[in-house]
Amino acid sequence: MPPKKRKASANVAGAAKSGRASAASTPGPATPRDIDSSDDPGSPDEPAEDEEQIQKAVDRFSLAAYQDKSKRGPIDAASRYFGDNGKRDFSYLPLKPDSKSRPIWIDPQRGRIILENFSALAEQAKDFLITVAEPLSRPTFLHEYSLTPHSLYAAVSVGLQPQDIVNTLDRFSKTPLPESIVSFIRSCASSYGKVKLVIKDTKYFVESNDAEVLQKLLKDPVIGPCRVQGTDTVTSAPSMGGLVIPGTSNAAGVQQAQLRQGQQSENAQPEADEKPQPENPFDALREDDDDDNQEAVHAFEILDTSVEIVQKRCLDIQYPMLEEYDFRNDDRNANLEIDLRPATQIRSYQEKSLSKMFGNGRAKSGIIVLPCGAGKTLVGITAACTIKKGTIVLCTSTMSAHQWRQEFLKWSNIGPQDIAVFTADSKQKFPGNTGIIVTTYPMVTQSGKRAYDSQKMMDFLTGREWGLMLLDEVHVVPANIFRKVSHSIKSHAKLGLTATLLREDDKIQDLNFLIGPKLYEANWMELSEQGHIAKVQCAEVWCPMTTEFYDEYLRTKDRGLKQNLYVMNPAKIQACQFLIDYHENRGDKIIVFSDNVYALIHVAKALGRLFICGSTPNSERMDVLDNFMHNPLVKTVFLSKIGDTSLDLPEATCLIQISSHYGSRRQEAQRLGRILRAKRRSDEGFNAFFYSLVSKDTAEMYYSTKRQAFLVDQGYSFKVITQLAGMDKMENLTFKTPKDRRELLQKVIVDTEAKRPLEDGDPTDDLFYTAGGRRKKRGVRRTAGTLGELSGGQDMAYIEQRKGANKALKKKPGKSAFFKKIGREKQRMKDLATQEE
Ligand SMILES: Nc1ncnc2c1ncn2[C@@H]1O[C@H](COP(=O)(O)OP(=O)(O)OP(=O)(O)O)[C@@H](O)[C@H]1O
Repeated sequence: MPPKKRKASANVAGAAKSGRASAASTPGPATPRDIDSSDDPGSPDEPAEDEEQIQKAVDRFSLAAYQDKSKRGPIDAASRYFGDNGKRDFSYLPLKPDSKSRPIWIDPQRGRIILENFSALAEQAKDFLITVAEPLSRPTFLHEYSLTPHSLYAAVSVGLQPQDIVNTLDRFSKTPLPESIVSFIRSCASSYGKVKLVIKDTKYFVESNDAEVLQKLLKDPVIGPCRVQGTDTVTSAPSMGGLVIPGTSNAAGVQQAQLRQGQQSENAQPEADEKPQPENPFDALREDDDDDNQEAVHAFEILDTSVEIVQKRCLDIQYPMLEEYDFRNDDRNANLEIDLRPATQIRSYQEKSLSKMFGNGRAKSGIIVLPCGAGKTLVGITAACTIKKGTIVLCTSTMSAHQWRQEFLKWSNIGPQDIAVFTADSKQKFPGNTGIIVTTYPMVTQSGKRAYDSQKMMDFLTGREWGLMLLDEVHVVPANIFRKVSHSIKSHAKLGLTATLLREDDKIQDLNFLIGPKLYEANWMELSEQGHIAKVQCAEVWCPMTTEFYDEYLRTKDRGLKQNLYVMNPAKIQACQFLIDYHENRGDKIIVFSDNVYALIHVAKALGRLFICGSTPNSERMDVLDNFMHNPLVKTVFLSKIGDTSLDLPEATCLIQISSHYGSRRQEAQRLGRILRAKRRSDEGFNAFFYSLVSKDTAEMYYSTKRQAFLVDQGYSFKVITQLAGMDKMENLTFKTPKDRRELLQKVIVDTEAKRPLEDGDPTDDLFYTAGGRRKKRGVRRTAGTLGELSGGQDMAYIEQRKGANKALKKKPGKSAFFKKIGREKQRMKDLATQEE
């Protein structure tokens, strides 16, 4: 963070002399007026009193000026403490006179923004920053955001103009806005949002309210020929007026409910002429924006077959196309009878996320990021209730497809016959001319020959136009799957939902353009403070390796054995036993996670608890989970990684992780998500617990730190526990004697050499898969990549691929002649068999 130093205070003092430091020198909390007031030195409509001084300052903090050392502040003895050999020392930036009441610092080189979360204006600044920048880290006092081309693309997509962004940032900033930042925003945002892809009457139109931009596109050698001749139109843009998102305080049903309440309690009755005040300067900007929508809109039609070519070309020439659906003027597609049930009221953050989607009266495609258990399903359902057209929902597993259908029936008034599920076991359609289909990614992206009824169902899905496509858990699905989905199924608007948009393998950028920009990302800590998700105490328990195990760990070169040794460390098993005992006695229900199936089975058996892993039959899984939920005697269940997602156990209040997937931040977050929805979260003083057990002085410590990065950025802090008080006095503690530990060591060595199952060999990621031969033929699998990817060394959490990919990864790029021959031979045998049939 840029430190406040001598030079800065000199500026404040100087300004105070000129009578302009009132905000800085007046005690008491700042108000929004502090920022809006005309004595804002950065505001464009202020008196030009300090212009010269500011200009000088601006000159000094442009990137070029920074590189020109003569214009840079002196590097002093302390500068080297500010990173990169003093390059991150920004104390040369002059502070605005009232900088104390302004909440943000901006790094002129990298576009990083530091927010003082303790500032009186932090709430307003956060609302704005979440729209224009990517949140990187949001712990208690200081938040870090980054301005990126994608974040600016997202900002433009919700209706902000580059000048709005510059002005508002400047208002919040403690220093005048660096020129490098101003030009970055202008250059990124000026072309973004200019071009839209709109479907009208099932025809694709390229639309812009800037005729010059459209001319430029038409002259482009790639885009020009894609235009359908004689289709150019000029219309006026629709206004936001009249659009009400159901379930919000504006929705008619809710207003009536409030009125009824008001009649009962006079205090609760809102003033008839009371006008909602804009929450902050940013809101005021957005309100103004709505007026601008009345401009003329120019458009030309393109062929369906050229959509991707045009999309790609627009991206290449820096005019990414926003997808918008003017659903209120779509008379061609039948309206769906659907609304939220009168009692359903969406929460403020759900409303905020949806207002980003429907900000200008149309449905914008994009991604909404909410923590696990925060109610993404209801956000999707409300979007469907707003658009009221045919909807297709894509989920990661059969179980969640059925859950989605249940949730639709629970929260909305959709007729049960109008919502159907398309999975391997169910191929229903809706009887009317519109409705909802819930399906899974593998069902619609499967290649190869399909069964007759599946093919018929696919023809049904691809042969019609959908109003909305809801994409659940977008982070796990590779870009090529999305490409396939959006090619085969035509939908006007796409809404991606996820809790952890973690994917630094570049595929995240593909999502940005294949689905749309990130429209909203909620703050985990805020939601937990408000009681929407559980408060969690996180701890990392350091378990010293026992002497026998550590000797072997240091001696062996076998990575597999090393891993088994730190996972099966007897001290870790003892810690697990102690924690289970402690929390069971407190009345908690506990999930113990272990990726390592060998450890899962052995530890669960050693501690006499139930377990579920990939090879557990479906009926047994259901039994175990049923007992866990309803049987007071079953307080603990051991789960392999198949329980990371798709698992709704609101009874669980404590998690213990004994082995995990290397440095996977996403797995850590998903696992934490299992207790965020704890039923008891609203109880007074309730806390859920998340323990990660790591063997001290082993590679596991490194992975553990890496895994926690995402949660730490969300504001969680991990306490380190080096000793569990009272553990050594525990009766029946396992592996207490050296003899027991030596025996365990021998067993681990022998089993590792004999290659007993170490990882969960089951290919399914669906906890509720159908056991049997057919399972192998369908579905995506969660599988490992190269070792570097696995270790999280490339910041990759999981790759979700089709089954053959794992083998392919292990192979060298070119397939050897031998394997090619075997492949050909197999194919020949298959063909022969088919002919004989
Ligand atoms: N507005 C609301 N009012 C009441 N309950 C709600 C609301 N929104 C969500 N919930 C409840 O919160 C719980 C979690 O919702 P949901 O399953 O949609 O979470 P999620 O974000 O999809 O979680 P995950 O990422 O773990 O799948 C559900 O029990 C749901 O009924």
